[in-house]
Amino acid sequence: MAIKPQTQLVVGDDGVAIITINNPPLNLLSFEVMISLKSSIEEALLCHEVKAIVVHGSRGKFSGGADVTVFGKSHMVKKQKEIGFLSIDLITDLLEASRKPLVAAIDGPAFGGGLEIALACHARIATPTSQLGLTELQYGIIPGFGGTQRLPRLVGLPKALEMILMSKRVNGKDAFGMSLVDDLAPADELITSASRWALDISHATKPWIASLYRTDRLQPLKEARLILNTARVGARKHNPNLIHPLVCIDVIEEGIVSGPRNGLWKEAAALNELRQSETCKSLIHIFFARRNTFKISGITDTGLQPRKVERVGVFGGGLIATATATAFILGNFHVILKEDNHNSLVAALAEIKANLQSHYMVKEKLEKASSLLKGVLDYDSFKHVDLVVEAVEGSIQLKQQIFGDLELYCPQHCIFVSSSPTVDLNLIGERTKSQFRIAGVHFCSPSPVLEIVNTEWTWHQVIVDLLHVAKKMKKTPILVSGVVVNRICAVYSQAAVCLLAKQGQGKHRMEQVMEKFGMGISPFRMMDVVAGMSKGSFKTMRVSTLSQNKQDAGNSTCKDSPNDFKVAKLSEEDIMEMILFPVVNEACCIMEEGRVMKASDIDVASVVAMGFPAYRGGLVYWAHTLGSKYICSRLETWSNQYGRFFNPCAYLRKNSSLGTSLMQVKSHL
Ligand SMILES: C/C=C/C(=O)SCCNC(=O)CCNC(=O)[C@H](O)C(C)(C)COP(=O)(O)OP(=O)(O)OC[C@H]1O[C@@H](n2cnc3c(N)ncnc32)[C@H](O)[C@@H]1OP(=O)(O)O
Repeated sequence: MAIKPQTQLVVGDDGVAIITINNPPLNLLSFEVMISLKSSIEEALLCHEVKAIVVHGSRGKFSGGADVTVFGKSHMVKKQKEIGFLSIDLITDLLEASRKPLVAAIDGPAFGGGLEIALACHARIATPTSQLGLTELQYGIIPGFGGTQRLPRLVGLPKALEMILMSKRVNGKDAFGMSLVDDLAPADELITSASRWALDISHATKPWIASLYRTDRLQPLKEARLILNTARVGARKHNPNLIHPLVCIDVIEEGIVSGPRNGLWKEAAALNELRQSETCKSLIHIFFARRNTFKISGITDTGLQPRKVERVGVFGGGLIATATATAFILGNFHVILKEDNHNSLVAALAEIKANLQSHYMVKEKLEKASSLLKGVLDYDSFKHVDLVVEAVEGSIQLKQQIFGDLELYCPQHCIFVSSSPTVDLNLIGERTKSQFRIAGVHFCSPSPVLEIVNTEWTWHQVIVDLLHVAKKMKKTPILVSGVVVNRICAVYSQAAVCLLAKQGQGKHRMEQVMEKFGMGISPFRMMDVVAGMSKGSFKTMRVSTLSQNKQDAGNSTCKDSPNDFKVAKLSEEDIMEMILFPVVNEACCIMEEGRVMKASDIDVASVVAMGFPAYRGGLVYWAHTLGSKYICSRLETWSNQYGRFFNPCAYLRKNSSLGTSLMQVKSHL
């Protein structure tokens, strides 16, 4: 079967060859695309009519960069020679050294390898809204198509380091401001402008610049070394467990000290090694896991399209209600907040305005945000809402009454949602005929996780709508049944509290150990967060029986166990495992109960809500790399020594004895 060419070459009457990268939707750079690009450039170079070349991406997208699914497993860059081929033979010796000028016409994304192709062209023209960035470090690798050498030479060392080390994305307008691109053009004039620029280079009316050999924007060696050393200190401080930022700085330095070609070789070798690292695999796992929270098998793949949700009713004026209203306003939804009496309504509206003010908006933005809010005492305005969030404290009877009222006053299409983690959603709608449009949402503040709670009745359309709402609010949605995020966060704290047998250095040491492991939030700080999430009390959380047992068992262990242990005597590894393995165990209970669709959803939740290091792939992925046998045996030992808190659940035991993967979940959703 013939392979479809993934770049197209068209030669215009003006003598400019337009090469289009065509690998929709994002024009990712697979090995085949690179080979096709090479042959298109070679063809253009051989063609006598061609005076200059413009490279761009089809459908307004330059290129999303290399296809990261191939790292670590593909034939693509299996051997160092092959990386050298891509970076040196193709990008440098063919593209940049071409005897006809090449100009990149950038619209949409130009990330990673995509931007690196553009950097090797002799000029770059971009649309103001295009997005540019060398984002490789977010996958545990470094720019591998010459970006470590060319970006510093184009924008200077400090800006290049900032962009590369932080995987920072800039728009075309800002890229122009920092001389990363040579000119701006609107999308519909992009190719014409780039063609004109390319011809101007060929006529020597614009400079012909090979960025690899520029030196005018590089700092003198002594100053450069100082900047690089400062960057090293910062990288060690921010991510002491990661080596790839340091490798990247070394590679940049090599180019400055020994010349860019040596830099390119060092870059190629480093990429080859880093792409096979656990860090790279874990970060790529999280990259896709985050995207997959929006994909729910049997729901989002059925052709259902999200309906418009623009007006949101919030029922209640307490802490959760005002926080919910604020979150919706920040997501640009119209919010109608209903309270029972005038004074409570005034207080709630003032609280929301204060919340908005705390987001440090400029005056106009604050005024616009405030204009999205309306307070009411009756249901009149609810006849126009698309979604209502019930956020009142009260008995199940009160909530049943509210949902009954909502059914009377709201339009047929309106979705009814409860934000209470403690309430049975099936009971709430028991007296209505609207069970199909009832769901739950838990804002796991301060994290951006939004739990969407399914019931056995909830329509798939409602889930699709709520996922879209989450996207608009820039939240990370996790479809659950019951409570998930709060449970894993709570056990993280409980485990540390259990380990805190004695006051004093124990707590501090545990915090240090967890920080060293890479946790973004200390287990003790997490206690406040969990209290906030479950609004004040651990006890009001609806947790699994097992988890409740653990809480009891854990408490008794802390207080009463004759086998009480001293934190100071434990090794750092013991402390880390004794805090995190119970959390893994809780995740296993959650999976056993079928409360999530995918193990990777817990990975995302752990990274986003618990501060679990993304470079370890998230909680379950990390556990999977350690192996359930090891985790289970450790928990069993501690369970015998210290009590039931550490008792491994049936799911973990089963995985341990069968040697099956922790990543497989049988969901009941
Ligand atoms: C040596 C060189 C190294 C490199 O080049 S490393 C890679 C550097 N590239 C990046 O960091 C870009 C990462 N991607 C993104 O940030 C976003 O995407 C975009 C902003 C480019 C586009 O966003 P949106 O239009 O919302 O599309 P979407 O839903 O994110 O992506 C569409 C499909 O493309 C997959 N995808 C995106 N980027 C990559 C990639 N770099 N490698 C492999 N797949 C990728 C997604 O997962 C998804 O897939 P599905 O449709 O199945 O959900």
